[in-house]
Amino acid sequence: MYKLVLIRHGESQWNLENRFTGWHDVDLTEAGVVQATNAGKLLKDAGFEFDLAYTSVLLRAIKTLNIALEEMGQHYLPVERHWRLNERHYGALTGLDKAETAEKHGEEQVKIWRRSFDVPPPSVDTDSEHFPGHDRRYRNIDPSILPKAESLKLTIERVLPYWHDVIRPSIQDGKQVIIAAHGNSLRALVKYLDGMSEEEVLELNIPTGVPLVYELDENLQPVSKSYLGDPDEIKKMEEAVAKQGKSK
Ligand SMILES: O=C(O)[C@@H](CO)OP(=O)(O)O
Repeated sequence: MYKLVLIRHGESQWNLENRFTGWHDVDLTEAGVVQATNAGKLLKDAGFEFDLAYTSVLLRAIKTLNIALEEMGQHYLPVERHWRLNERHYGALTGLDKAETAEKHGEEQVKIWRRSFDVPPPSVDTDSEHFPGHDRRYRNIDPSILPKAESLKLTIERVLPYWHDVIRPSIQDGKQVIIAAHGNSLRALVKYLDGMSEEEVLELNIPTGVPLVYELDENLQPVSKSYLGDPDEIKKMEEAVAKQGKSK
């Protein structure tokens, strides 16, 4: 039996402002730092001793991981950061207010953009500031595979190779792993691990800064899954994420 911990970053500045974020690199809020610290406490109290950590190349996930590991006294662990764990790229919606976008285009359209399986948001052009090809951290990646907008389906297609090639072998090698990532890159992984249908994943909303613990059998099939923390509080947080796409 293996254990795997997934954690979405703590609240970010653009979560607080209710703006589509995607690959835009925002920091945690003070509340986000508190969430990351609490996640570290919960993981420590549950007795987790990690060998290896994976995260994206975005500050909010890297910082959440660092804060949680420091809280656990495990700040010395090897960390691999990879763009394939980044948030789903929100294309031309990046930076827009979610509620204002719902007022303008309707809540149904915003739900399709946020949660449908295979409808990507409108794309950015390569001359947009939100096209990753202008960012030094992606300089070694073939620009033709850098996203201009991603649906969940496209996000799954770029997250899963990293899971299969890198993370999965390390778990099967006996390493205790934690992955700190993002709402939609984690929805991609959870859909895959749980074998969720396209309809089921539509209603999956992952709260910020709450550790999600999987027990996996030898074939990495989930045996159990549970969040650490107060179930009522977590339910409220999931509902709040779902509501972000409602008009005011
Ligand atoms: O804006 C984003 O990048 C994501 C996560 O914060 O939002 P949503 O939940 O709307 O997909």
